[in-house]
Amino acid sequence: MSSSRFAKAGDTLERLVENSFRAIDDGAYELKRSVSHDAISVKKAIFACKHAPLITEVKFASPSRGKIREVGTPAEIAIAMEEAGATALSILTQPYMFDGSLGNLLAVRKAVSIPLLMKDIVVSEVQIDAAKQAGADCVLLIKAVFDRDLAESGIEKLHEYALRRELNVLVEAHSEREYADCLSANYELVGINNRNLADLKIDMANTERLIKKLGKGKSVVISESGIAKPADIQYLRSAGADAFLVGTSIMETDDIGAKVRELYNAL
Ligand SMILES: O=C(O)c1ccccc1NCC(=O)[C@H](O)[C@H](O)COP(=O)(O)O
Repeated sequence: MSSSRFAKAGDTLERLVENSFRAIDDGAYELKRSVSHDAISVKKAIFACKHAPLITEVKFASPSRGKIREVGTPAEIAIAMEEAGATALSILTQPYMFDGSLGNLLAVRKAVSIPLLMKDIVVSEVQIDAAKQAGADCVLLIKAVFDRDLAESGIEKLHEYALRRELNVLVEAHSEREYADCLSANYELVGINNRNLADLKIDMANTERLIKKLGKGKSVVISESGIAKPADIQYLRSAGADAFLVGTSIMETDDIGAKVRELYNAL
């Protein structure tokens, strides 16, 4: 895409959405290879976990931190995470600002057998098709993207499309309004992001506030972002979170396996 989709420069979310459309236009989701993989239930994997259910993230860079890690291939890191007890993995596939790729997802799929979340700013069916082709089990839909009408179609259309492709869907909320809508829609997997995507600030009490006010309905609730130590996991579990999505604090350590084990044994 040669010019901005948005009238002004836009905030972080608009820039992320812009990058997704750019990646689609650049052919980043056109895979030459594909894998045949029957999606595993993320919900079942979470409830089968004996300690802290962790979705650990393979994330080499981010808008909030810049470059996070230089060492290790995605497959090596994923194997260390799986061996240390991770319930599922989140693989960044957004090429701009996160240094991710579909190639990373494909490489990890061949290396591990636990469920994989394609972590991207999904705005189009094209990305969902690519997730399936690359062996993902789950895709992410960020509620704010759809509430602000930034995607190619509405959330229900993309949610249905992903379910028809036999993928799990994690719907991410940050505000009370977004979370309330997720509960009303009865989404199976709901993420509460502790990071505000408008200013990138972390507030871990967001998970506690939303669950205390609105409960969890029938959803499995995953607390996301800013989690760094066992006490964070213990606090978020006491607040009601069923599982925990952790990226930066693991990716920035020398010993990935030791860090995942430390968090896994928090419960
Ligand atoms: O991580 C960022 O800076 C970021 C900025 C804008 C949109 C999304 C972003 N991250 C995606 C995530 O949801 C996190 O990678 C995930 O929750 C893990 O967070 P953390 O443990 O804080 O790396």
